[in-house]
Amino acid sequence: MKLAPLLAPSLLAGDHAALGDSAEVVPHHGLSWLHVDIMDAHFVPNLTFGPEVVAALRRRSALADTFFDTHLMLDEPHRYVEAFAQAGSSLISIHIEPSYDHAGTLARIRELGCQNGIVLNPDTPAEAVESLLDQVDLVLVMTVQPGFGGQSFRTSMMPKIAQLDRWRQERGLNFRLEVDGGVDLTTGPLCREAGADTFVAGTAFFKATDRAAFAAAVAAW
Ligand SMILES: O=C(CO)[C@@H](O)[C@H](O)COP(=O)(O)O
Ligand SMILES: [Fe+2]
Repeated sequence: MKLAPLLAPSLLAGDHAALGDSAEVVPHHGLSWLHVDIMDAHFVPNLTFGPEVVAALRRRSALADTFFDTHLMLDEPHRYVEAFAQAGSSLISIHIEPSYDHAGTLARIRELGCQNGIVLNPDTPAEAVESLLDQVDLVLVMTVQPGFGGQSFRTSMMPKIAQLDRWRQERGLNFRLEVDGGVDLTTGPLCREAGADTFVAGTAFFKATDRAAFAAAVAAW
């Protein structure tokens, strides 16, 4: 059964001088997921937020029920999962590319009371995460090279999404299949067609002239 489409606005495209207000746009539009991009200037050439920022957002009463989808773009994510769990993350996703104990870190994220996710860069094949699929709540396919918002979507990622969706169906698994990078009202439906159900949108959502219309369009995919 196909999971309902879910929009996860990326705070990276919000106003960094007013992050709390930007995050509150999510519940304001009746949405439940907020995507938070954590970058370390090593795994990706950019720096964003730390656990203190996540904790401060979580303390906002308007965000008490918001699902914090925390995307760790870190060389050593295993060193930070406790901090982000304590800060109030709902889901913590970690990249497959750096070397560390992936299975152990995914298990630890669940022990900490969070859902877990595994992320693949554009150049990483679906096979890299195949053996972990029965241990995850979410698989995130990057449709841009991670590090920055506002980049062009890579249509060449559609077969990878389709492969992951095929394995999900064949094996009776129920992880969410998320896409991130350049997702808008034109590219999102391509991902939906390929099998994705969870759509991160930074620029397309925050810069939309009508955010409510954007959210309604995604809900109808
Ligand atoms: O993880 C990342 C970038 O590394 C994303 O979550 C971006 O924040 C998506 O931004 P847009 O491409 O939607 O502007
Ligand atoms: Fe992201």
